[in-house]
Amino acid sequence: MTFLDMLRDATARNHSLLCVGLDPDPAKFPTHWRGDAGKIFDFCAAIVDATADLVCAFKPQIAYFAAHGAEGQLEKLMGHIRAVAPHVPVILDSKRGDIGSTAEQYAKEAFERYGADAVTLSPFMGFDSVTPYLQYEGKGAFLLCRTSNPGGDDLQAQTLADVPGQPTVFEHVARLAQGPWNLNGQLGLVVGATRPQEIERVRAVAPTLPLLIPGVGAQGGDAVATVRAAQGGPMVINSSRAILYASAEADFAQAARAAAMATRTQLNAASLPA
Ligand SMILES: O=C(O)c1cc(=O)[nH]c(=O)n1[C@@H]1O[C@H](COP(=O)(O)O)[C@@H](O)[C@H]1O
Repeated sequence: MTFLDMLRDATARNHSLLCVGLDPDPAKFPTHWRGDAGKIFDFCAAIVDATADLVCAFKPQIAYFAAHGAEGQLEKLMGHIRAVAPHVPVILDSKRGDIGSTAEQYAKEAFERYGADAVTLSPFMGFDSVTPYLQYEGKGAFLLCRTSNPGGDDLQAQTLADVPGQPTVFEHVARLAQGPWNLNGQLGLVVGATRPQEIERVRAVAPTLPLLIPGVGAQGGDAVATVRAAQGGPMVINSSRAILYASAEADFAQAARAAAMATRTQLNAASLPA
């Protein structure tokens, strides 16, 4: 089953556009585990168990594991997700981008070591930095396009005077991903929920691509405006901290479930015709 098939299936089965981001920060763990990096797997597994029927995807952020030497716990977590939620695709958020020979190693890490269904990539180094990921049949690759952070303006909003139509950098990335770079239909785009008008622009340029949209919840993105802007094609709307740390007490998993449920409801309500 391809990443896109899995995404379609999980979206329909769980009636959800919500992706729960797994960004485990031991400093924010519930009181009994606070500061203990040895509990990264236990914390994430509890979140997965509490939300698996509410999501269309999970997105572990690799830095939150690697920073603590917890890659083994990430491997164990990938196995756990497969066991308890085999129908839910996993997007490994690694934002890689390097020359082809090195990208081959990163692709192997994501798809063979961790068994991810999709990855996030920086397109900054160009097409040959993306192609090694496309060798893995059916796997997804989301290219950073219009990111949620304030510094996203520094490069992505610049105009490319020499490209026909003089698009912005992010429009150009969207155009390449929708067209010539999308050899086998594996590409998607990352666009921040903090910029609904630009999501609309990206959707116009890339009508069929899946959009991974972080920035609702802790970053304050407007969930309703986001869903409306992305409509017409597949979307995966990520929230991490607002769900993971809904409670700092022993009831953190129940609180995460309640927060995920509320966000799913909000997103579904927004996806009704305006
Ligand atoms: O690629 C991403 O997932 C990403 C792109 C982007 O533009 N902005 C962004 O916040 N992210 C990631 O999405 C998650 C957002 O987390 P919260 O702000 O806690 O919901 C983090 O894991 C970020 O690394």
